[in-house]
Amino acid sequence: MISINQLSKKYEDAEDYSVKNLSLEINENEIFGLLGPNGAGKTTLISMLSSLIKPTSGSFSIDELTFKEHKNKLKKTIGIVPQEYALYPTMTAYENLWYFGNMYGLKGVNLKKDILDQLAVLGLESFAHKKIQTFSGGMKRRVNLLASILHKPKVLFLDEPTVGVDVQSKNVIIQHLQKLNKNGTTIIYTSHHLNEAESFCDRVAIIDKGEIVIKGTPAQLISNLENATNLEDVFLQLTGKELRDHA
Ligand SMILES: Nc1ncnc2c1ncn2[C@@H]1O[C@H](COP(=O)(O)OP(=O)(O)OP(=O)(O)O)[C@@H](O)[C@H]1O
Repeated sequence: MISINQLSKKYEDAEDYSVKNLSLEINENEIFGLLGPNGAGKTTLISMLSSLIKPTSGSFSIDELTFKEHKNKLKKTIGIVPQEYALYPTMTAYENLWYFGNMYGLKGVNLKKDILDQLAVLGLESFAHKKIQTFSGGMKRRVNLLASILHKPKVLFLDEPTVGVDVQSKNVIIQHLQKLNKNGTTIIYTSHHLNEAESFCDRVAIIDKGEIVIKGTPAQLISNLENATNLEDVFLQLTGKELRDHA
């Protein structure tokens, strides 16, 4: 489904590569987790795969399509849930979703019905016509997710979709993603929540300094390392305990 071949990114003003010669295959209908310390290169990788930034070298295809040759088709194939909220604060949830739906060519009564149905599924029915600036972090994250899936993408990229949200919102988001996956959506997500990733992902890759350190099912990774009882143990053993602050 997603084939990544020797992909690298070096930002213009940077000394080092943020992603280095990374190769990876992600299967159709998989939930794949990209895990790693701060600055490991997760956002950079997802941003390249969703065509937000250009790779320095290497290539990748999604559903056998490349951005070079099939830009418009690929834009409809994928959905992107960015780490920062991509919402207009002074517009209502409904107006935001209407705007994003229009961007994907959706309109009319079908879009209206879909927006209201989806808001209801994510527990936001009574907030449809309230301004985003009045929403809590968890409510914004739910609308942020909806904005990226109205066009029913086959592949969904999510950059820390549950960061900074309350437990209830996190639960609703994860359940909704599981439902989308059951209905055929391939999911690639980054997270710092290792417990969440352990139960949510079919496979994960731990990335550090732009390279894959290890990949496999959470159960494989845990059983292959001595003294590891969960994914956090694996993560700390492989990436170390020093802090990874970066500006
Ligand atoms: N626009 C940019 N220009 C220069 N360097 C950048 C830029 N964006 C990211 N970097 C650098 O690239 C490296 C990887 O950053 P990236 O944001 O991809 O990591 P990450 O794994 O997503 O981190 P986090 O978990 O903190 O979000 C870091 O060293 C970061 O400082």
